[in-house]
Amino acid sequence: MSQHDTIFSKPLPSVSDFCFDQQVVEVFPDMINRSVPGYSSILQTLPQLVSRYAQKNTQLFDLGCSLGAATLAMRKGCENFDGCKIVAVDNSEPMVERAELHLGGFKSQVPVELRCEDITDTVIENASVVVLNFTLQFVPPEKREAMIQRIYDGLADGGVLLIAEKFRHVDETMNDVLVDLHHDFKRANGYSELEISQKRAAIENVMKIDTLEAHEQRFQKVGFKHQTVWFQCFNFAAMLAVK
Ligand SMILES: Nc1ncnc2c1ncn2[C@@H]1O[C@H](C[S@+](CC[C@H]([NH3+])C(=O)[O-])CC(=O)[O-])[C@@H](O)[C@H]1O
Ligand SMILES: O=C(O)C(=O)Cc1ccccc1
Repeated sequence: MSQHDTIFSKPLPSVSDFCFDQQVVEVFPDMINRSVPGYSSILQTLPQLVSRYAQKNTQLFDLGCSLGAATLAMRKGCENFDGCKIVAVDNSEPMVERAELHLGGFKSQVPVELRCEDITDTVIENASVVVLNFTLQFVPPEKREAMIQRIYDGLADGGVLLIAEKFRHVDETMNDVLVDLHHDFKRANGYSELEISQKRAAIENVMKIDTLEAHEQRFQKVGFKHQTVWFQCFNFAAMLAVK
C-alpha cells in the first residue's frame, strides 16, 4: 500500500518546483487518486480502448509511466494480440526503479521494456497505441507539438493516441468554476487549504496546462484524422486521436 500524501501539509518557508523524487514516489498512488478526478475511471477504461486499437506485432508505448498503472491496464488490453510489446518510459529514476518492482509482481505474456529516458527522446515506431496519461502537461509547451508529431509519425494506420490531461477552460469564468470544483474534490479527499495552495505553487512553473481547443488543433495540425474527448471530470479530460 502507498503511504498517505502529507508532502505539503506543513508550512514551507519557500515552495520549490514540484518534481518526481523519492518522496513523491512513496506517496504517488495516494497523491494521484486524491488529486486527479477520474483517474481510476480512466485507468479502468484503458484495457477496453487498447483492445480496440492494438494490432498484432506492434509496439505500445506508455509515456510518463510513473509506477506503471497505465502499463498494467494496457497489458490487460493486449494479452490476445500476438507479438505485442509495451515500452514504458519515465525520466524519474526513483519512479522507474519502483515501477520495475511493481510490474514484476504481476504475471503476463506481454513483454514490458521499462526505460528511464526523456519521452522527447523516445523513438516511436511501429506503434499501434501510444498512451500519455497526465504526462504531456509536464513537457515544456514549446516541445509539445514536435512530441505529438513524432507520435503521429510512429503510429501505424488506424493507430491511436490515448491522452489524459488537466486543462484550462478558454472561458475564464467557466475555468474558475471548474478549478473550484477540483479544489472541493481535493478538500473532500482530506487535503487542507494549506496543502492545496502549496501544491498549486509547486506545480505552477512545471505544469503549464493547455486548453482542450489547443489539444484539438494540435492533433489536427499533425495529421490525426479523428479525435474526441471520451471522458471529462471538472478540468480533467481524456481524449483519443486516431491516425
Ligand atoms: N519529459 C519527460 N520524460 C519522461 N517522463 C516524464 C517527463 N516529464 C514528466 N515525466 C513523468 O511523467 C509522470 C507524470 S504522472 C503520470 C501518471 C501515469 N501515467 C499513470 O497513469 O499513473 C502524472 C501526474 O503526476 O500528474 C511522472 O512520473 C514524471 O516523472
Ligand atoms: O494536485 C493537483 O492539484 C493537480 O493538479 C494534479 C497533480 C497530481 C499529481 C502531481 C502533480 C499534479
